[in-house]
Amino acid sequence: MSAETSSTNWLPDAKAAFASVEALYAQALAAVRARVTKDGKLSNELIETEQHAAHGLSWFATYVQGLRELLAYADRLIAEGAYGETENLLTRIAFSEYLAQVFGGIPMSQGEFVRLSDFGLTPADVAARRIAEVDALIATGSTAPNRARLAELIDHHEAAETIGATGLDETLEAIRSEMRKFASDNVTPHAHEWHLKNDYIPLEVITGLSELGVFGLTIPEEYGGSGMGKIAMCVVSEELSRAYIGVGSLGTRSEIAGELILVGGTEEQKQKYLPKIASGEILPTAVFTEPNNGSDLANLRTRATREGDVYKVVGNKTWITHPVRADVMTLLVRTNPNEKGYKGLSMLLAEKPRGTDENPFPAKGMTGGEIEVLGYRGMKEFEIGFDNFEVPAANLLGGEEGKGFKQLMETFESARIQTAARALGVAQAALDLGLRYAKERVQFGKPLFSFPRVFDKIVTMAIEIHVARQITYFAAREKDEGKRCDLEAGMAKLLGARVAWAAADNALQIHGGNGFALEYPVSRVLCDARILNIFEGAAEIQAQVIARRLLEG
Ligand SMILES: Cc1cc2nc3c(=O)[nH]c(=O)nc-3n(C[C@H](O)[C@H](O)[C@H](O)COP(=O)(O)OP(=O)(O)OC[C@H]3O[C@@H](n4cnc5c(N)ncnc54)[C@H](O)[C@@H]3O)c2cc1C
Repeated sequence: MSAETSSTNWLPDAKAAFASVEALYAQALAAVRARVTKDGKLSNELIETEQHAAHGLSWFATYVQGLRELLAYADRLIAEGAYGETENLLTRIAFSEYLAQVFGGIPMSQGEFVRLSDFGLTPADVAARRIAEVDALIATGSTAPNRARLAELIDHHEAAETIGATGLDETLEAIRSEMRKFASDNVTPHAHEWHLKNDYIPLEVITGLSELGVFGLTIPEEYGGSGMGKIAMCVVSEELSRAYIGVGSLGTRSEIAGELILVGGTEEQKQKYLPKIASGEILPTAVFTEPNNGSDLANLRTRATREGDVYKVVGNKTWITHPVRADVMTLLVRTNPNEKGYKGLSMLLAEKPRGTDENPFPAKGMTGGEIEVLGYRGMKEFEIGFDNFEVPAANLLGGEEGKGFKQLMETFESARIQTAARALGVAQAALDLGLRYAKERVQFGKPLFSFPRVFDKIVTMAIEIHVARQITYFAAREKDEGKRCDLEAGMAKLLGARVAWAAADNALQIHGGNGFALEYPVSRVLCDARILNIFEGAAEIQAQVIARRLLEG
C-alpha cells in the first residue's frame, strides 16, 4: 500500500474544482437556453436545430452529477471508515478523467463529442473556470502510475464481488451475494448456450427467481411484495444482468407492469394483479412500440374501440419482448381517434394465454412472428398483429380513458433506473471476462494484463462503472425517498448504456481474434451491450428529454 495512492489530500482541490465546473455548467446552460429561446419561451424548433448543443448539455449535466456523486461517495465512505486505497484510486482517477473530458470534449457516442465551445462558451469563459486546482487534478489523477497501481489492486480483487466498496449497506450487499450465488449456479454456466441456440431462459430459472422474491421486490407488502425499494432492485438487476442480460431483464416487465398498476390502477386492479405479479405467477409483457412509432410513441395508432363491455383492438405492434410466455400485456392503445397526440391514449391490462414456439399466440384476434436479433435473447422479440382482439372494459388501467401516456411516463423513472442497473451488470460482465482473459493469455512471455494498453482498458471499465453506479444508486435513493428523480434516472441510463458498450468493446479487444469467435462469451456480451443505447429511450431521445428538463429549469 502506498501513502501517495491512499492519500485523500486531493479532495479539497476536487471540491474547489467541482465548484468551478458547476459554475461553468451554469454558464453553458444559460448560453444554450438563450439560443433556443424565442419570444421569451423555449422553442421546440430551435431545440431541434441546436440538438448538438442541447444534447451535449445533457451530457455535461451528467458529468457534473457524476463528479458530485464521486465526492459524496468519498465523504460517506471516509466517515464510515470504509475508504481504502482501491476506493481512493477509483474515485481519484475517475474524477480526474471526467474533469479532463469536461474541458477536452465529452463523448456522446463514439465519434460524437461535445466541446465547451459548442455551448457558445468563449476561450475566456473557459479559462476563468479552469482554475489551478483543475489543472492539478488532471495532471495528478489519471496518471500512468495511478492506473498501474489500480490495475495491481484489481488483479487481486477476484474474491470480492465488486471492485472497491459500492457504498451500500450490509443488507444490500447480502442481497448482492445471494443473487450472485443464484446466478453463478443457475445462469452463468448456461447463458452462452442459451444465447447461441436462441433458447428461452428455462422456466425453472424463472421459478427460482420467483422463490427469491425478484418479481415482488419493489411491490408493497400489502400487495404481496417485499416493498424493498429501488436500490435493492438495482443490486438484483445488476447481478443478474452480470450473469446474463436476459435474466436481469426478466424482472423489467414485472417492474413496469407493477409500477403502472401501482400509480394508475384502481384498487380492484391492484388487488387482482399485484400479488400475482409479485409471486411470479403472472408474467407481464410491455406492448407499446409500433412499426411506425418507436421514439415518437405519443402518435401511435393501434385503435381500441369500446363495444359494450369490451374494447376491440386493431393494429400492429413490434419489438415486443417475451410476449409468448406472458400472461398479461400492458397494452398502449388509442381510445380516442379524434385526439391525435398523447391525450388520446389509454393503457389496457390485456390478458392472454401462454403460447409455444409452434403456436405463439393462441388467442382470438392475435397473431405474430419472431424477430431474429443480435443479442438480448432468452425472452424473444415479436411483432404482433391485433385484429379485433378483445379486452374487457374493466381492464382499462385506472378505469379512465386518455390517461395511458401519462401513466406510462410516471413509470419512466423506475424503468430507467432499472435499465441503468442492467447496463452496470453488462459492463461488469465485460470487465470480468476481459480481466480473466488478460490474466490467462500470455504473449511475448507475459500475461496480457501486464501491458499498460491492456490493463488501462480494465481500469477504464472499473472507473466508469464506479461513476455510473454512483449516479444510479443516487437516483434510486431519491426515488425511495419519494423525490422526483427523472433527471438523474435519465442520466444514469444515458451514461450506463455508453459505459456498457465501451466496456464490451474493450473486453472483446482484449480477447483479440478469440473475441470474434462466437464460442467466446465476450462475443455475446458485445451483442447484449448494444441494445442498451436503443431501448428505454434511445440515447438521443434520452439526451433530448434531459435537455428539455434542464432548459425548463
Ligand atoms: C431488443 C429490443 C427489445 C425491445 N423491447 C420492447 C418491448 O418489450 N416493448 C416495446 O414496446 N418496445 C420494445 N422495444 C422497442 C424500443 O423501445 C424502440 O426500438 C425504441 O423506442 C426506438 O424506437 P425505434 O426502434 O422505432 O427507432 P426510431 O424512433 O425510428 O429511432 C431511430 C434512431 O433515430 C433517433 N431519433 C429518433 N427521433 C429522433 C429525434 N427527434 N432527434 C434525434 N434523434 C432521433 C433515435 O434515437 C434512434 O437512434 C424493443 C426494441 C429492441 C431492439
